This record gives sequence, C-alpha cells and structure tokens, in this order.
Amino acid sequence: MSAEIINGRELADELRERMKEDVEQLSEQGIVPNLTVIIVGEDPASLSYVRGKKRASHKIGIHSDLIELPETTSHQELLHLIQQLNSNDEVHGILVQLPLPAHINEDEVIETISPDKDVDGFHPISIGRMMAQKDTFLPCTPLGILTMLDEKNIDIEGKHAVVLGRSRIVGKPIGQMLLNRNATVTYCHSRTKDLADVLRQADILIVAIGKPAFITGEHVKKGAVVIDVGINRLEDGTLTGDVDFESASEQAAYITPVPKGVGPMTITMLLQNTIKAAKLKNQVTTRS
Ligand SMILES: Nc1nc2c(c(=O)[nH]1)N[C@@H](CN(C=O)c1ccc(C(=O)N[C@@H](CCC(=O)O)C(=O)O)cc1)CN2
Repeated sequence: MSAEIINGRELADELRERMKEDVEQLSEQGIVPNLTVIIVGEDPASLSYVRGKKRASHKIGIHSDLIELPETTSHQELLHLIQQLNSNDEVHGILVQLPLPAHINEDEVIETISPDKDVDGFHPISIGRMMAQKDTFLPCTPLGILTMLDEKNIDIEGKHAVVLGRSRIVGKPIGQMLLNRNATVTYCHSRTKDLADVLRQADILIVAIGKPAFITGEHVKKGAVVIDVGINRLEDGTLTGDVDFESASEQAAYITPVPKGVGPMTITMLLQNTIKAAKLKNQVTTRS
C-alpha cells in the first residue's frame, strides 16, 4: 500500500481563496483585518516565515505590518511595544515570532498580548478556553492539522492519537485539541519508555520533534494517518521532515509531506484567526 498524500499547499490555496471573499465582504463594511507581526533578531528561517505571513496577508486583502527589531531589543522595550499595539484600535491581531532571543522572557511576552488580539492562540487565557472547549483563538499549526484531517474526512473520535513532541507551538495543543474531538491521546517525548511500541499503536501519529527522518515505516501501524510537523534544513539546503517519507508511506493510509504539508496550513490558519479577530472586534458575522 502507498499512502494518500495530504497536500497542504493545495488545501491552503483553496482556503485562502475562500478567505479572500470573506475579507472582501468585511471591506464592504469598512473593516480591513489588520495584523501586526513582530520579529526580534535576524534568524533567517524566522525572517522568511514572517515575510511569508505579510505576503500571504496582503494577497487576500488583510493589512499587515511587519516590525523587525534588532537582536539587542530589551525585554521591556518589547513589552512596551506590545502594550501600544494592544491599545491601538486599528490592530486586530498581534503575533510575536518565536523563538525569541534568550534574554527575553517568552512567557511574559505572550502574556502581555491582549487575549482579544492573540491570533497565535498561545496566551494562557486562550489555552484555558481551549481546554474548557470554549470559542477562542486556536494555535495555528494544530488548527491547520485538524483542518487537514477534516478536509480528508478522517475520523478522529475514538481513534488513538499519539503525539511525539510536547512544544508550546504544536505538541501540547494538538494533543488537547484531539482530545476535545474525542480521540484517545498519548503524548510521547524524550523520556518515554518503549517509544517504538507506543508509536506503533497510533491510528493518528503526529510528529513534531525536529529530528530529520526520526520516524520510519517500522514505527507506523498499517493504515495509520501520519502528520509530519518537522521542518529540518539539511546541510545541502534541502528541507526534510521528522518522518522518513518513503518507508512511512508504505505503511500509512494518509501522510503529509515536507515541504507542502503542514507548513502552508500554519500561515493559512493565522489569516483565519486574524479575520476572526477583526469580526470579534466589530461584532460582525459573514457568510463563512
Ligand atoms: N509566533 C509563532 N512562531 C512560530 C510559529 C507560530 O505558529 N507562531 N510556527 C513556527 C514557524 N512557522 C510560522 O511561524 C512556519 C513554519 C513553516 C512554514 C512553511 O510554510 N513551511 C514550508 C516550507 C518553507 C521553506 O521552504 O522554508 C512548508 O513546510 O512547505 C510556515 C510557517 C515557529 N515559530
């Protein structure tokens, strides 16, 4: 068996076309969704992601400002900027690109963003609301993963989902979000015993550990759904995931590639959250 590939690039393009119409409807009412993205430092990958966010926003009619701050920016300077954006009525969404330089306290930065503008869904209030299954901003990568599963009509309820990795951005929230959809969830990490045995039990396997080709076909149950969240740049410049695509796709029923898998969905869900923030601010409902 060779797995069906879930093409995140194609799905992202389709969804962005639908969002463009939504944004047009909003602009007819005088509302232009407005996203401010902040980056501190010059990490090339992060710079490329934030520029991608700005480009994708503009393409569908979202106004986006990118604030590029030097590596030497102090913690207090960053908090002050966020406070100014919180009280700027024109700004609907604020995103601080992660990771931040080591001298900046990431938790405090995230907690300073107004929960009403938290389009990344990382604020403790957003997380609490997610756990309580209330409407909130959901983190973009996990939301992108759920959207991919839903678009392929893949059942989640009652399935054993195994999440490898426990980061703030992906691992922790995707496990909770799958639990909210009635999956049975197991988290695995660097201290998990008998890891290979646990991985082989997964109906849905989410891999987000940042280790190239860590997962191979021998870890994948026949017919499983494999979601590869890894983005690893190899020495020759090529991009590869955490999953060995060839061997895993011999076992899986569905698999996401890298690139063109989960990555493009992350930015798409940011656009969706920004539109949601603009609607919430203006108490607007539109067709979608
Ligand atoms: N504040 C945040 N910081 C970070 C997040 C986040 O959601 N919020 N996620 C990641 C990085 N990320 C977005 O910020 C991101 C990563 C990858 C892609 C993407 O489209 N990848 C492409 C390949 C791109 C390439 O060639 O390099 C793909 O997989 O096809 C988009 C967004 C960490 N920080």
